[in-house]
Amino acid sequence: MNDAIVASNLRKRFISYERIGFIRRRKIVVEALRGVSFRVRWGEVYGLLGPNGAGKTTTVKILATLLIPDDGYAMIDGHDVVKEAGIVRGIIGLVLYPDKGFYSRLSGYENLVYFGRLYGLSKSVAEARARELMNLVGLENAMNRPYEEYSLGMRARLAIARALIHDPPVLFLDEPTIGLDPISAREVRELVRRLRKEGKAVLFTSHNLWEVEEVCDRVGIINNGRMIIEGSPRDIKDMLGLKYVIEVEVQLNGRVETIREETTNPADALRRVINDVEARGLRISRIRINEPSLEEAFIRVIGDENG
Ligand SMILES: Nc1ncnc2c1ncn2[C@@H]1O[C@H](COP(=O)(O)OP(=O)(O)OP(=O)(O)O)[C@@H](O)[C@H]1O
Repeated sequence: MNDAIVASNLRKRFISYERIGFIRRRKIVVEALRGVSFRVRWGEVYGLLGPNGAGKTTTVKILATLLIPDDGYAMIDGHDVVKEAGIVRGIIGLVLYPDKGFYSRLSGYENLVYFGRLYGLSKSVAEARARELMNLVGLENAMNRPYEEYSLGMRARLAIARALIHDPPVLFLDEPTIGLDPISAREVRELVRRLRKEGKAVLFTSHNLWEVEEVCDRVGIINNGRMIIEGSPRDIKDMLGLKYVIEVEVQLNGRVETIREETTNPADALRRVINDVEARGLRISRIRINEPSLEEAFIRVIGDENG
């Protein structure tokens, strides 16, 4: 079985012009991608992380056939994104930020029917699918309101609904929860989990590392167009040797005392602390284990690279 997404040594350079005076401009070359590789399996949510300008959106655009790489290749379900762009477009759904392309006077529902027709669905199938998706993303009460009246959160949900209109097995979500309130963002995360359960592959970008940790099975951190580290959030923390903090509160002469230990192996450390405490005949009132966050891993990786 093919992997859902394969990116192999992708390179992309942009030529841009910088103003150096009132009229004069200087040509600059931006190395957006300098050889990015990764794979996403079916039923997996993969988080692509990196600081501003790292190359995340450029990668997503190449995978979604919107940009052609200068070098390297990418495959979606075994189809080359350049040579078989037409096939690839049929099997992917894309949410890009900021979202474009909706018709402001049409209702959310009418917009979805329109896009369904563009994907070749018959009128009745497109209408049924639009209704189903409006329900799925929680817009059933705003079906017939014009898009221009939609709030940011409603627009973000409609963008996800549009990406799902042809039921694609592969989804690219570029910052799908940006600007959403916590409840809407949680609904989007739940939707992503549901899609994973259906066996779809989801490539997810977000600057909210807590959210990435919640929803992604594996993450890749890119910086200056290069993949720096890849793995499950747990693996990445282990690779970087980030420490867990164990705090055990004990009762000592009517007072509360906290024993604190930093460790890369919380299970062993906790067992040792509990054995010590029990050997001293003390009573434990509370145990707390603080896991290092993906944010700490990110700062460590990017700080080391850029600092
Ligand atoms: N059309 C373009 N012309 C010139 N430079 C570009 C173009 N598109 C992207 N770049 C540059 O390529 C680099 C990578 O940009 P990209 O949008 O992929 O970053 P990103 O990781 O998605 O950043 P962000 O988190 O800010 O969205 C940046 O230096 C950006 O300025």
